[in-house]
Amino acid sequence: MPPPGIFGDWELTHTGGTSDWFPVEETRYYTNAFLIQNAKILLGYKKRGLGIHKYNGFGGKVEPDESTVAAAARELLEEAGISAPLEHAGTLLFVVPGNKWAHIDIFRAEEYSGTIIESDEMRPEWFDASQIPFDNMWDTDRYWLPLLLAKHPFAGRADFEKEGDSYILKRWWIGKKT
Ligand SMILES: Nc1ncnc2c1[nH]c(=O)n2[C@H]1C[C@H](O)[C@@H](COP(=O)(O)OP(=O)(O)OP(=O)(O)O)O1
Repeated sequence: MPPPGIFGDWELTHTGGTSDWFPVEETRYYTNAFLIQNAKILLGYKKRGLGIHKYNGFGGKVEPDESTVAAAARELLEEAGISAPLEHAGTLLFVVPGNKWAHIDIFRAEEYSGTIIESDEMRPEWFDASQIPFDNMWDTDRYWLPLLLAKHPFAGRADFEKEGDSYILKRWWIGKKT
């Protein structure tokens, strides 16, 4: 059965951890967008803020009165200088006690227009799909990124505890569309 906060019918692909699911907090909405082309994926090396020094997709907070897809397109342009026909790929819930729940809509695209540029937040870099730097990404990315690459809709939740500047993964659940 999916954890609290994940709705709908999903087939479990990965789960683990031993702590209880952390309790409900207010939710904040984010986006994350990935470009996939010629068996390569465009990631950004985060230069500041949450997730600094990790590779991730391009994204950020959804502004009030903004749709998630509009927010994802705006963040992709701001952080990597490009526009793309984004398709919704999955939804993730990241939970840290004492913080708002991070509800992240994940998007993918296989084409783009414009020139990829480095921004003050992200340094874009192409990776072969067989050489994704999972050891330098958020811990659960290794479980759902293969579903994104395979165009298989997914949902998941990951609960972390903050220790100093690190986020320690405590419990996770990832499922794919049945
Ligand atoms: N655990 C967790 N919490 C929140 N956000 C994330 C994670 N894991 C993630 O992968 N992410 C993603 C979601 C977003 O794409 C970014 C975080 O966005 P952030 O850089 O804080 O938002 P911006 O709106 O770009 O920030 P500022 O411009 O205000 O600095 O990480």
